[in-house]
Amino acid sequence: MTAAALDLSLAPLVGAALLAVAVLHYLHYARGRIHLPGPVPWPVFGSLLQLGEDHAQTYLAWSRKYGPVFKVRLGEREVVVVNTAAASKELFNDQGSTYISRPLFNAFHKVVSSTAGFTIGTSPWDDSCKRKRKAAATALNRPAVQSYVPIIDRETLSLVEDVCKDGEDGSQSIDPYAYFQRYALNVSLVVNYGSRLDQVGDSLLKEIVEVETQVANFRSVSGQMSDYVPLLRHLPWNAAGTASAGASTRVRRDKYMKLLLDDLKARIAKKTDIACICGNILKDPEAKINDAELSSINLSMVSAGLDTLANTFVWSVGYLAKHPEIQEKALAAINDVYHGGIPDSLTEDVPYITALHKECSRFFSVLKLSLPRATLGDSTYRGVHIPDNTTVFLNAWAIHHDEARYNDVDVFRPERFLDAKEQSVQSHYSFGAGRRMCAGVFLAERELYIAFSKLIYFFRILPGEEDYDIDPATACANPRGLSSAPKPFKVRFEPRNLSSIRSFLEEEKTKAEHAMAAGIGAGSTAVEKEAAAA
Ligand code: HEM
Repeated sequence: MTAAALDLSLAPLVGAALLAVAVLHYLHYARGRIHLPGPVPWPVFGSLLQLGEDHAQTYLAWSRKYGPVFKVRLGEREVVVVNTAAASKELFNDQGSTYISRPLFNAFHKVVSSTAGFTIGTSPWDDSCKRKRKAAATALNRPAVQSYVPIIDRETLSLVEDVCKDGEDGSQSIDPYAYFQRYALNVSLVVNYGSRLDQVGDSLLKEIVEVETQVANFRSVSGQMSDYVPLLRHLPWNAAGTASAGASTRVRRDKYMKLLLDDLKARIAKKTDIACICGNILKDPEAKINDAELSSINLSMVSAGLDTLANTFVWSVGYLAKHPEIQEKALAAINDVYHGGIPDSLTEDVPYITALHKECSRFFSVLKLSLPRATLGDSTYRGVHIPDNTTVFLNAWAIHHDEARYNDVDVFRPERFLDAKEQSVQSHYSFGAGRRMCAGVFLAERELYIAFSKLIYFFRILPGEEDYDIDPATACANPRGLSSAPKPFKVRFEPRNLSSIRSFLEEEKTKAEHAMAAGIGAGSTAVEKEAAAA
């Protein structure tokens, strides 16, 4: 027999051996480290190609098949997805010290963040992250936020003034997005840097919003297939695309972060600065926060509340415009407490407005998959071992559709949060859960409360000329983005009483000057103490 004939006769054997290796490799891959139920993965891609456009909605459908906690394989990564309030409590609260870290992803951590570092919300848990989180959480705790109310009032003044002016006293419909972006960004900028951007069309404001939206796309756990399939990173067009888009986003971001910091340092040198979180750390010789940690706190303050708050507002305003009956209930509730007067910002004493912003957060769930977590150490769920360094998604969208928790999940009903039973349980999961829950929750809720109460008190919000869809299940403009936004639409802010708006604006302008001159109060001392203690 010739060598060639021998080779040929061995070919089926070699083929069978290769096939056996491939099958064994696939079985090992499909079984993985975590033995929870879940969809059968495809080779290489796992379940990535079955997830559709809106991953959170697909996970909700899968949770009905595989149970409240299931495993999904995304390329090389196994992910545990948590879909009910009860399961969230079992893992994120009862085993809080294990469900405390954040996973690393290629596009965001290696490409976009290589210079300025990670935000707090994307930092794995270690001593440095602990210091950053403590400093931010202290600067954003309840008493600190109470001292920021004049700053929120200052932005509410601009909000009321500009929707009135640009909407020509309610005769013109406007796209509400930019107004809420400025509101959210300015509160964070004043609290952190003691400076604000005045105009809705301000070029720096536009730049920050545009770049932060791009960063959010890199951060999204549903956006970058190459985060899960390393092979894709090496395809020339993909590698070049991610590297150049990531680098340009990073360069643009570094530029305005430096500008904001340099501007504050210049004001400190001239002694014209006002009290603010970053200034207090810079001026404190005892501060235990190093430059990299300060950069991380600054990044978090600029980005964390921007898309999340603006998107919650825009969805809600679009919904309220189509539901005048909810606006009238809210106004009646305000009038019950203030007898026709302007609602106060210093106290949150209209329970219906609190219930309204909670229902908006639940119903629209802007961070549908929250921010991803990683486990620090081994844990178990119902006897199934979940190993160290497992990526975990909290599916807030699914929890908000958990009938065992909310009953009539598809109905927008603020009243559900007025129920006395509600006071003893976590209202909703839009701010996450457990030990890495949103550090800005008190500030965000205060911003929601103040803006809703003032807007509803001063205006009738009406839909624009063109009809629009505002159902969060179908109207999302960016289902693969980090924070879901509705497709653009317009509304009208029709003044209920123009002269009362004018006298409010006049009075608030005087107060606003004092607020800006004072800077932040309790938060600043809190941060100083924290930095010293850390
Ligand atoms: C409606 C507005 C907001 C929403 C829906 C929101 C939502 C979230 C969520 C879901 C997380 C992750 C929580 C988890 O893993 O369990 C988070 C983290 C965080 N948020 Fe917010 N957030 C909002 C506003 C803000 C604001 C205004 C700030 C501060 C200015 C802020 C600061 C942070 C920080 C620092 C983290 C990281 C916490 C950590 O990783 O330890 N957030 N936020």
